[in-house]
Amino acid sequence: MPRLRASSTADPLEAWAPPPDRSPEERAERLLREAEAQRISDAIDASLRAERASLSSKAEALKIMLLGQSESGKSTTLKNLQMTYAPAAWAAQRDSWRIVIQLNLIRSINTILDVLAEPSTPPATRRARSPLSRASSMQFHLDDDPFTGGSDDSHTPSDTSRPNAPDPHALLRLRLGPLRRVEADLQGVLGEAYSGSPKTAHRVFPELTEDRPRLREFFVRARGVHHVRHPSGVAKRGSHDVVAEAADVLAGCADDMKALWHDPSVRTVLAMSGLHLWQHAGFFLDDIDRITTRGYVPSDSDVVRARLRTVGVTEHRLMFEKDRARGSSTDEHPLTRRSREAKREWIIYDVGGCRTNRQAWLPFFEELDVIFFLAPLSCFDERLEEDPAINRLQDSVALWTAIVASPLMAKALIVLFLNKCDLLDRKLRAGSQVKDHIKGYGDRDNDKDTFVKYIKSKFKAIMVTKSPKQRPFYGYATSAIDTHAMATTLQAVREGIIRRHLEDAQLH
Ligand SMILES: Nc1nc2c(ncn2[C@@H]2O[C@H](COP(=O)(O)OP(=O)(O)OP(=O)(O)O)[C@@H](O)[C@H]2O)c(=O)[nH]1
Ligand SMILES: [Mg+2]
Repeated sequence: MPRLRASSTADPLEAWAPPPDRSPEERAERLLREAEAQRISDAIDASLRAERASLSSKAEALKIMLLGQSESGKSTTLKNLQMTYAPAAWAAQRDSWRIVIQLNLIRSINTILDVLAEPSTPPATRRARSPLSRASSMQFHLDDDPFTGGSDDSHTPSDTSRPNAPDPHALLRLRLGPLRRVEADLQGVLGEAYSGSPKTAHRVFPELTEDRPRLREFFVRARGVHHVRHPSGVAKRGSHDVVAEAADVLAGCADDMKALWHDPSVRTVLAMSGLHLWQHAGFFLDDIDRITTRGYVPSDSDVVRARLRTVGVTEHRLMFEKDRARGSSTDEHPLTRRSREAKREWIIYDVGGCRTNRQAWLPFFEELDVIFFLAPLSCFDERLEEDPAINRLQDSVALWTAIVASPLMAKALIVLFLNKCDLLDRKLRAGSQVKDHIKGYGDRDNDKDTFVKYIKSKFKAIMVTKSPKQRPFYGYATSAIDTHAMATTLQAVREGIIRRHLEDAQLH
C-alpha cells in the first residue's frame, strides 16, 4: 500500500509516488513487491476478460433445460445429445462411466441378496412397498391434482407366504459378501454417494418407504462423474487402489453372480417379492460377463443405460462438433445458415427431477429458450419414490401443467418427449392394464400405440388450454436408450428449433 507523504508539490500525483529506496536491498524488495502486485493485477484483468467473453458467448448460446420427474430420462437425453453432436467429448468421458456401471451391477446383486435374506413376508406386502410394483387398485384420473388428492392407496395385500425353509442360497450369499464392501468403496470414490430415497417434506406414507427391497442410488452434483471427492477412508487407500481392487473382486465373483441371477429359485423369490429388476434403472444383470472382465471398456449403450441420479442443476455446454442437422449445402438460405451458425453452442441445464429438487429450477426459468420435457410413459402403474401416494404419470401431468402454464416460461419453446416407450411396450405385453390405473382410458386398446396417442392428446390439450400465449406443440414418442432412433428424433428437434429461431429473428 503506497504511503501518503505530507509534502506539498507542484505534481499532485507525486504524493502517491513510492518512497525513495534507502538501500539496494530495499530497492530489490520493492521491485519484487511491485512485480507481484502487477502479476496479481494482470491475473485479475485476465479473469475479468475471460468472464466477459464467457458472458457474451452465454448470451449468444441457446439455453435449454431438461425438465421432468426423477428417472424420466433427462440425463439420458443429454447423453444422446453429447453422443450425436459432440462425439470427441463423448468418447473422452466414456471411461469415467465404468465405475458407475459396475456400481449399478453390484447394486442389483446386493438388492437380490437383500431380498433373499428377508424373512418370508407375504409377497404382496412387499410388492405394495415397491414403487415399481403394479398398484392394481390405485387408479387416478389424468385431471386429478396430485397435490390435493385424487389418488387411492387402498392396495390390498393377498397372502401367499414363502414357506420358511433352510436357506438354499447361504453359500452364494457368503461368497458374494465382499460385494458389500466394494459397493461402499466405489461409492466413496464417486463421492457424494447416496444410499436411500430422496428426502421429502411430505412423506405421506413413511412406512411404505422404510424397508422395501429397492435399489440403492448414487448421484452426481455437477459436471459429470469425473469430478470426484474422496471421503477419508478411501482417500487413504487411494482411489486407484480401490478401483483396481473392485475390478479384482468383480472378476472373482463373476461366476457366483451369474449363478445367482440364473438360479430359477432366485427368480421365483424375486417374482414373489414383486421386484422386476429389468424395469429398474441401471439394469446390467444380463451383461455380467462383459462388465466383470478386467479391462472392461463401457460401450455407448452401457453409458446410456447407466443410472446416476442428478442433484440440483448441472450446466453443460455443447459445441456442435459436426453439423448433422443440415449439411452446408449451397442452396441453404443465408439467413438460415446465419441463424444455425449463431446457435452453434447450446447451454444445457440438466436437473434433478425428484420433488425436493424442483425449487432449484426456478431461478433458470426466465432465461430459457427451449425446454425439453421428459414424461416417462412406462410408469403409468408406478408410484413416486419420494411420495408413494402419488402415481408417477399423474405427477408428470401435474408438472407439465405447471410448466406450460408458467408466465416465466411463456416465451420458451417446449418439446415433449413421451419417453420409455420400450418399457411401456414390454409392460403392456406382460399384461399390465392401463384402464386399471387411469380412469377414463375406458375400453381403448391396451397397446403402446393407442396409449401413446391417448396421452399425447392429453398433453397437447393441456398445453393449448393452459399456455399463457399460443405456442406450437412438439411431441415425440421416444426410447432414450435406443441411440439410433434418438439421434433421428434429436435431429428433427434441432431442425425445428433452428427454424423457430429463424422465424423469431425475422419477426424482430
Ligand atoms: N428402458 C429405458 N430406459 C431408459 C429410457 N430413458 C432412460 N432410461 C434409463 O432410466 C434411468 C434413469 O434415467 P436418467 O436419465 O438418469 O433419469 P433423470 O431424469 O436424469 O433422473 P434424475 O437425475 O433423478 O432427475 C437410466 O438408467 C436410463 O438408462 C428409456 O426410454 N427406456
Ligand atoms: Mg439426471
